[in-house]
Amino acid sequence: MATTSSDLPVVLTIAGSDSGGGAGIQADLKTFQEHDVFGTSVIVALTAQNTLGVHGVHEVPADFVTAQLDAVASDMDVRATKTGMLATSELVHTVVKGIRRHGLTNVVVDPVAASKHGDALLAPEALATVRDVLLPVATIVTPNLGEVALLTGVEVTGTDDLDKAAEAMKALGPQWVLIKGGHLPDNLEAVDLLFDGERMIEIATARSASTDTHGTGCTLSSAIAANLAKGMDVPSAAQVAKDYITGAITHGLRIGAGIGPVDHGWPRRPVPPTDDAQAR
Ligand SMILES: Nc1ncnc2c1ncn2[C@@H]1O[C@H](COP(=O)(O)OP(=O)(O)OP(=O)(O)O)[C@@H](O)[C@H]1O
Ligand SMILES: Cc1ncc(COP(=O)(O)O)c(N)n1
Repeated sequence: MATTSSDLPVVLTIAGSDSGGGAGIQADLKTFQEHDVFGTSVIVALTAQNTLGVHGVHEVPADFVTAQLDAVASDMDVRATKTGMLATSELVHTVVKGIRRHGLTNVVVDPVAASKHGDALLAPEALATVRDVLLPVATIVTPNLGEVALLTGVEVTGTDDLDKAAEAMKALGPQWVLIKGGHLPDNLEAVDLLFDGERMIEIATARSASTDTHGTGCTLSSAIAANLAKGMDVPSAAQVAKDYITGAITHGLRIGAGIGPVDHGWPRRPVPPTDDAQAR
């Protein structure tokens, strides 16, 4: 019987570990902490990773993924769940069975396929499992443009294509879709599009020149999960999360020699120098 004696909402991330601390489970738990929710985790795979790339992947056996999920969900009142790197088709099936068995709600799916350096984080044959089995249980799915192309075949080359992408993703069964336009060539704005089958809501912020963008997708989806756990509706959760990720990118941390991590703790730090001065 899941119980809680605190007002602090419990949030769960089911994802891969990033030893470099910028993406994956580590980004998710930092984001939860910054949102004042209680973070819990199910680790699906370990990566040996830093700001230069992914140097190794070690998957967790499916029965131990189930053991972690059952341990958390049988004891705690999980208010929102986020999924990230799920590695293989077997592990996607395992996670969806767990979500269904425990009746988890507010499920935010970040359909992670590859790292910013192009390292595979999902086996190619698992794409169909994500599409057919995971997306139908999603409250909201948050694909980047590469993931949209892999899952739907729709190629987005400009903001005008975002609505076509949102419609194609919605047809796969999630309640809401947030298409992330971070990889668009627009130099002025970072435009995302939220869609529930009726409402198309554009969420845009000024584009930062910072190159510290490792973990942007993980951080955005975790922030949405934290906001849903606090009781926000999906449009509010997405808008507030967008403001958080924009601040985290703009502040940057300049850690490591490659694509640096975003600054999860930015709300506690002074405003950095102008964006142009930040660009490396
Ligand atoms: N340079 C930038 N300035 C401001 N916002 C950005 C920038 N780059 C990305 N974003 C925003 O960050 C969020 C994540 O988008 P992005 O497209 O980078 O996701 P992603 O590729 O899935 O991330 P990841 O590679 O970490 O999984 C979106 O809200 C996007 O608009
Ligand atoms: C464990 C894990 N999960 C997700 C990402 C995606 O993040 P990014 O695309 O910023 O490298 C990653 N690199 N590692």
